[in-house]
Amino acid sequence: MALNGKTAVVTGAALGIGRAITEILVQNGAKVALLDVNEAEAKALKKALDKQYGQEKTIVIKCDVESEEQIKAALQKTADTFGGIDIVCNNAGILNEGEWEKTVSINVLGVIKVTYLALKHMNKLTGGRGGVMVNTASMAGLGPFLTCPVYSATKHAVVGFTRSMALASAVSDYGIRFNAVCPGFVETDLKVKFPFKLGQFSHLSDVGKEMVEQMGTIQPSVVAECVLELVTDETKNGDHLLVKHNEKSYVTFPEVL
Ligand SMILES: NC(=O)C1=CN([C@@H]2O[C@H](COP(=O)(O)OP(=O)(O)OC[C@H]3O[C@@H](n4cnc5c(N)ncnc54)[C@H](O)[C@@H]3O)[C@@H](O)[C@H]2O)C=CC1
Ligand SMILES: CCCCCC(=O)/C=C/C=C\C=C\C=C\[C@@H](O)[C@@H](O)CCCC(=O)O
Repeated sequence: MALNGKTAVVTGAALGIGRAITEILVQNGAKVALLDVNEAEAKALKKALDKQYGQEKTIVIKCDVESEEQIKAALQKTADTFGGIDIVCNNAGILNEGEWEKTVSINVLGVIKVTYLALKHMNKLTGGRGGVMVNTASMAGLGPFLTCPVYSATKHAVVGFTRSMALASAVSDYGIRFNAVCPGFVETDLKVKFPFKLGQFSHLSDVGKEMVEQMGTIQPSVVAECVLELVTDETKNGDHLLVKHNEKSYVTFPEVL
């Protein structure tokens, strides 16, 4: 998929991995709707992108992925502004074991809500142009993350949802591919806040630190390059790209069904 003339929606676009995804999509010719609760940082990113690529390439829409109403309005504004939606990056997410219900609400329900509402715009069976959705899961969605059980559960949910949607879409001829990126430890605010977000597992903070020291960290731009690959490679559907400190590989899942 060439990105020129394509429209992307990125949730959690203002900072971290979402910022890097936004930047690489604009750099490669896409128009991007930046959805985030942090409107100020999203506007700051737009200001920087405007200087380099022109102000018509991006819009900022304040949107909390916990709110179906805000998602619906943001997707409609995107479609009205750019003429349709081709790409969705479900990236918004938090890590907070102390507020684990909120973590589930954003990381799981938010991904489902955005996916199902975006389907209405993208599904070829309902007048859409088809396209691709890339979800930001995690290495914690492929195995245990002992310091953050609920966060790991949310990312396992994203993996299962992505794989299932990929099959459902293919069989239903929606014309939409579904993939996920599964990073290890990435240098973002989420990582910095980690020691203060462990709730009842705060006693395991040093274990997390040791894991990072053993595994190393990744720059957001490296994750964004993987997302670009999952967006543009039209052979990828139901694929999960695992991104470690110095390597990336496609996940092979056991055949169970
Ligand atoms: N930082 C890491 O080590 C890793 C992060 N991830 C995932 O990457 C995604 C992005 O995380 P980071 O860039 O690290 O975090 P971050 O905290 O740097 O950025 C998250 C962005 O999402 C926005 N956001 C938070 N809640 C939101 C909501 N309810 N609605 C809309 N926007 C919201 C924030 O305002 C922020 O701009 C998350 O899904 C996270 O789980 C996956 C693997 C590793
Ligand atoms: C194997 C599970 C990988 C899970 C990757 C993921 O989805 C989320 C990771 C979140 C952050 C973990 C960060 C741990 C950081 C520690 O090193 C902490 O002590 C960092 C303190 C602040 C800093 O960044 O220096």
